Amino acid sequence: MADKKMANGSGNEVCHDDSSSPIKAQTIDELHCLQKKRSSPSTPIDSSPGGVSALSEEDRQRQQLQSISASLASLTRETGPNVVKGDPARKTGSSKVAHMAQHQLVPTINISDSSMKFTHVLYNLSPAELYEQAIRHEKGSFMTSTGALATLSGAKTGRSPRDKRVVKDENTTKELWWGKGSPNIEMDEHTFMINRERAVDYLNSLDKVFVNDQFLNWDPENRIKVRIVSARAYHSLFMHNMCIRPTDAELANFGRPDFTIYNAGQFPCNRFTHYMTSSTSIDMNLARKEMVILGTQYAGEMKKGLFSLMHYLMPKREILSLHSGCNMGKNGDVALFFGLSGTGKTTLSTDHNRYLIGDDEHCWTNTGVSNIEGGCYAKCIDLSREKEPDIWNAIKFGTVLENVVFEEHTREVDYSDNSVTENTRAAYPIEYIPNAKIPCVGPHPKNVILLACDAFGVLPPVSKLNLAQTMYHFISGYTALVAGTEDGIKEPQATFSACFGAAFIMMHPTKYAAMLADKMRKHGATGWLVNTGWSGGRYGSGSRIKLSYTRKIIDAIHSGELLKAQFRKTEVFGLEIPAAIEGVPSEILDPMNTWSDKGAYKETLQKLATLFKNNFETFTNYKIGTDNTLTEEILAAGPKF
Ligand SMILES: Nc1ncnc2c1ncn2[C@@H]1O[C@H](COP(=O)(O)OP(=O)(O)O)[C@@H](O)[C@H]1O
Ligand SMILES: C=C(OP(=O)(O)O)C(=O)O
Ligand SMILES: [Ca+2]
Ligand SMILES: [Mn+2]
Repeated sequence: MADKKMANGSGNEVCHDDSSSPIKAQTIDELHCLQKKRSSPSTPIDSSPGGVSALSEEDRQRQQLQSISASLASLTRETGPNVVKGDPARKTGSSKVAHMAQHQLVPTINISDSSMKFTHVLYNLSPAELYEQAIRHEKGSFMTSTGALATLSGAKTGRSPRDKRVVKDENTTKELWWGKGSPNIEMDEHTFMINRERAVDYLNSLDKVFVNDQFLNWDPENRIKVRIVSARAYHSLFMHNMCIRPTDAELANFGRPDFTIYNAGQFPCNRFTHYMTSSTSIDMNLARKEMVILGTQYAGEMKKGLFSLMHYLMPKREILSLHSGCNMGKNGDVALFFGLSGTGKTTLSTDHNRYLIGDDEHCWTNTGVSNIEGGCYAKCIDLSREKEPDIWNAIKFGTVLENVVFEEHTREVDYSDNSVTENTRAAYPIEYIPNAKIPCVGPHPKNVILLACDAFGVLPPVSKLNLAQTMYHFISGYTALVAGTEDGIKEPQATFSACFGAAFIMMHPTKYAAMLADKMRKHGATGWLVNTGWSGGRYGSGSRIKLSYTRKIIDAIHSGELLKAQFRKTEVFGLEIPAAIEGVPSEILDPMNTWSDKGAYKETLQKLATLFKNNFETFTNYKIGTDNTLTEEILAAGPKF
């Protein structure tokens, strides 16, 4: 080096800034080309154990684009769009671009402008690529101080259950739960096609769309292939985190998806369309194996839409789908955590002393449990490092942070700030939790924990349930919500949601209940009711049970200690409550002790019991499974007063 410098240095020459070895580029563009190593073809040809015929990498890419073009095809023009792979912002050549002739189903006679246009497909991008897309092109997307991608979900910051529609055809008329209490609001096939076309046309009108090909369910025998077509990098990264991520080899052999989501959330539905009662519509067509989203960008719609699909597909295979968290102890003892939104499934299944199988959606087969998802979706309002360290630490590069507020300069998130919404969320891959159990499967559950956040403050912090009581509370699906942050709110809002997830079940609740009873009996699982809500008075006068106490209660359930405790039956609800639990003040175990006004306690207890009774009336005419005695026992397991 030094010699060269000396040899060239003859005084009248320009100064050479050549203190390091020369690079192999003549221009800045060439230099930039050096920066990125080309991805190698994802699968070595012919090594597929699945027996897919040997394809050249080029053929495989072409088939993949054909499949995507077919997914995006208009069903009235009967042609798929011209799809090319890669970022439209990049020059051709720098990214892998595979041109493709028009996807021809019929010869095209009437050429329209739309058929002359190219749609760029950003296929299974990596988190880093999705970050760049989001930050460059999506307003409100920023990197936080810990590396998470903060973004806004737009006008909708929660799900829209009233805008859900399910196609009612000959099959689904018979198979699904319709009518009062059911989440399935009907629409006809034709209207579905109108919304589908609206979504597809919208997506095709864009310069680029994101396509994710991923899996649901860690049980290899019951794995479902899903394709998600969306317009936002936010949605693509969210689903990358929430679904199971295929390996390169699995992706190369992906083939046809079993189910496709068209997420055109930025675009509204047309309110002149039959069945539409707002600008939002989330439409499920089981026969076509498709879901269409219009008028909401809340990413949870996709996650919970797929959950609804699993609530249809799995019971048909005699597999029970569960709206529950799930973890496993060092000795292989599995616990399920059922509960409605905000009751503690994610918080309590994420336990530093146990293996996390999943935080929200599971299946229970003849061999054990499996997680449906590949990620977790944690609430982050008031999140603290001390109380929930594993969730806190999972909020790093790759994690999607929805609707949080952060400091403009440092980008530090203020988790106490609810200015955008109370429902701030973090979506991260399950392996971001240090003791995640991968693959996310486990043996049969030993404990079934029903979580209720009782804002009336009358349910005990924990009670042991017999099978009939477990079924009664499972079918009731109770929680109480505090109506929000508005002032003047005096009454907690009781919510009953069958199977702790009525918004997602597709068949009648008794179908799932019968399966749960059967499995619990067969495998000797114990049921527990845990109140993660109020104590010492209702919302407004009492306070929420300390998370540290709830964790001690859960520890005692897991260890088997609680099963050995002395129990006493409560009035009205007839719940078995323990006399003592290590680490928990004994006086709080009977809620009556914590109320200073005993009259008010009894009145509130009565009131809640009445709400339970009224709610259960819908189910009194149904039989649970084939067992008449169980049905009678369940009916008798409710409150008595
Ligand atoms: N005693 C408690 N038990 C469980 N969660 C609690 C408790 N007290 C406060 N919380 C808070 O309640 C929320 C529970 O939400 P989460 O676990 O995400 O519910 P889910 O997963 O069932 O929707 C968390 O924000 C948690 O910090
Ligand atoms: C994402 C959801 O799940 P959870 O609140 O149960 O975590 C939801 O219900 O929209
Ligand atoms: Ca939920
Ligand atoms: Mn959750």
